[in-house]
Amino acid sequence: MAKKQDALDYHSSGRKGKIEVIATKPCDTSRDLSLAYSPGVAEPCLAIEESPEDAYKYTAKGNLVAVISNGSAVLGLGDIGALAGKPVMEGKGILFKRFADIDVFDIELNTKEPDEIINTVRLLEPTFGGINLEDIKAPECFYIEEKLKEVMNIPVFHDDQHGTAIIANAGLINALELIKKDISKIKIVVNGAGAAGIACAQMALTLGAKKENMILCDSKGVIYKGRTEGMNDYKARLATEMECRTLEEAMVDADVFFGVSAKDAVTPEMVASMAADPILFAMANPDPEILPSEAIKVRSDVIVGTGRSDFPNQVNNVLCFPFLFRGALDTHATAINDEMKMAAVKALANLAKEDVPDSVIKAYGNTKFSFGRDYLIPKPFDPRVLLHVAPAVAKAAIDSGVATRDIGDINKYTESLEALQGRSKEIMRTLINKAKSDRKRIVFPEGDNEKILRATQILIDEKIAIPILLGPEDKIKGMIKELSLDLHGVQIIDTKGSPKHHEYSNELFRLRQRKGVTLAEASRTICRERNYYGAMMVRMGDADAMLSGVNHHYPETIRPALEVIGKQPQVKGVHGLYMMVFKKDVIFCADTTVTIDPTAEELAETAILAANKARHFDVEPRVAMLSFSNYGSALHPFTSKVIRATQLVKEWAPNLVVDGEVQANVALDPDLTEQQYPFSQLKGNANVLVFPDLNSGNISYKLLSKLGGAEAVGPILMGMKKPVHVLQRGDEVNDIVNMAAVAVVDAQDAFEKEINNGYH
Ligand SMILES: NC(=O)C1=CN([C@@H]2O[C@H](COP(=O)(O)OP(=O)(O)OC[C@H]3O[C@@H](n4cnc5c(N)ncnc54)[C@H](OP(=O)(O)O)[C@@H]3O)[C@@H](O)[C@H]2O)C=CC1
Ligand SMILES: CC(=O)C(=O)O
Ligand SMILES: [Mg+2]
Repeated sequence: MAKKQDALDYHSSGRKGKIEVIATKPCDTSRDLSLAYSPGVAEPCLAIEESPEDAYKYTAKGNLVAVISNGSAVLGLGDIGALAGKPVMEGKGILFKRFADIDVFDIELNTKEPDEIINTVRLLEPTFGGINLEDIKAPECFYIEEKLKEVMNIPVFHDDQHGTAIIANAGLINALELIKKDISKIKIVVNGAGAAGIACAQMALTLGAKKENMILCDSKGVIYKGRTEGMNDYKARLATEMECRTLEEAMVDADVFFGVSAKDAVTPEMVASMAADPILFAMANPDPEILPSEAIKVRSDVIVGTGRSDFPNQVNNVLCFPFLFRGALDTHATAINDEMKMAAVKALANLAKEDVPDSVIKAYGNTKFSFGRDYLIPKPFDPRVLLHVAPAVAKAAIDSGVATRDIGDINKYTESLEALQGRSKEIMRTLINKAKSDRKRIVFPEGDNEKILRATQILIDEKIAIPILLGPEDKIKGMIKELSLDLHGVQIIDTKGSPKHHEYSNELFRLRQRKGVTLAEASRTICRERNYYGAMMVRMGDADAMLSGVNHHYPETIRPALEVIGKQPQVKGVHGLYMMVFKKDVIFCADTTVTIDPTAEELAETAILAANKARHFDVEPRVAMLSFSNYGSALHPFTSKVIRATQLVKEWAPNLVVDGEVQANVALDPDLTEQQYPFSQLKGNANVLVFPDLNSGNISYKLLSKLGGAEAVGPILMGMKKPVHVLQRGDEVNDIVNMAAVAVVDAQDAFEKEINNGYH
């Protein structure tokens, strides 16, 4: 739990507060100045005057949301005023940015007058792509939102109403599914009849709950027909005809409790009086209506959620507004309507049932999540939330007619969102799409490994590869069941007792008989060592590629592959490549894993093979032959080797952009290259770095990964006769899926070569 001083220090350290404005264009030269400002800036001004839609093209409007509050209902802290609410509004800004790359100006308005708020906000339309109203108390919030929706032509969304309702109801749908209760038959108590309470109740009704089974309470108790004290039209519409008058009475036999009221509003006795398997979402912030530990003490069957991140089931609108606005902004929607809200509910509810990626497990301190009582809705740090919710919302905006911009194919749109999450997603998507275009069979010798099984599920669901699992069938089937995976139809081969045993043993004996291997030994190896069996499957054409290594040391995987499959006859050796993915750039590093002290010929071969691999990723290679010297500046046997290798590459691949020997900083610095080495083929923008030996290659890629923040994809083995790739012991499910895509594309390439060379 965050301590008071920690929270204060977090906000006051460094630049004060949580947000800053960053320029998106260079403004370093007088030319930049003349474009950014007078005279150049007049051009986009005139273009927008002529065609207002061009504001989305030439300004930040399309990605800019105003978070607007008057501080009248800040979290559960109440009416603390506009200024005191600013940290929360900056907080919303940080979440918009972090989760959906949306820019926010937070605007705190010093007024309690609804019409003043309406008049101020409506004038902001030219600046923003959307309006997020926040922490404005009921009932004024209803009037303000309704009026603004009428007069504004951009989305207006009161987060505390609809964001909260979307999450609470996504959680409700899933909780009811778990305990097999029918929404039309359940008794729901909503405590808090303000912004959040009214909206949560209304959405539950839309989803099928019955008004006669619902009780709404506020600070005065049950809202019943005929009550006069503290009433308004919104409360009156949901007033109950039941006899109960207090929250305590209302809670008896309730199936569901939605708390959007205040700290400690619920007692353990109230929870104890609820129906079987009670659903209790105590969503008041920062302190819930009752702590989960107190509720569980009196009811072991309770399904509990809070608004906080430090308990299971964070039922909080953070899981909605960034993603919902992403879809609305991208379609230039004129409003956020009920269809879009419902699309978000369904997308969130469905996503919770999918396997959770390792990156999420890591982000939450290695806690494992699977659909159930403690994991009803996805986690905000789950990168898939953006990819599921924003496209669903965008599609609903298009289908319901409020979109004014065509985003084209929805799958392509989802891919563009992936790109927004980082270059690695974008570049891997290229490869995955290639893999999907012609799936290949990949054998996984470690078929009884949990990560391999989870990766297998993705490979099947996304149609990236046709996995084959090696290992004891009963064990693997048991694991599949335990992990709630659906791997129906996947081929599982138990190497002990396989019908291919005889054939593979004889082939291994034939290959290794002059290396001291007897037939009996070959037979034992095929039976017991799955890496040999897998490699043999690839050799004999029973699989197209092999992927192994999560449970093994590197040599244990590579040795069988080299003995059974071997290197391509025309190459000098096998080489290892890593793709290092930075936020904006991708760099290929070779050789990083295989040849300790390559000859000039081997180095030249590494360069050419690495350049070919870069093309697989749709990257046009520019190869730098690295050394500690620039174009002859330091003569030494080490640099001479690289000079010779560079000559060989130029001879063997005359069309390849390559140069060296060159230092790493020069290879990557256009200015330095232009000033000092204008003759170089490289213009300081190398993207394939060939290291002179394994020392420098291996050390460098690890430094780039640890200190440079690059994501490392690899090792990608180059020069094998058929595709085999080695997984790392710490690889996550996502890494395995990525390497499987690499292997499939490799297999496609190998298959093409075989046809071209008449290899069979
Ligand atoms: N987890 C989440 O995502 C979200 C949580 N919330 C939480 O919900 C709460 C309300 O927010 P919001 O709807 O925006 O605020 P509003 O001011 O619009 O509404 C507050 C409502 O709560 C009622 N209330 C206050 N104290 C009690 C109490 N002890 N017992 C019963 N009802 C009470 C008020 O009653 P009356 O009408 O009589 O004054 C009013 O109806 C806050 O704690 C907030 O943090 C809000 C949005 C999102
Ligand atoms: C989460 C939120 O918006 C609130 O508590 O007000
Ligand atoms: Mg709020």
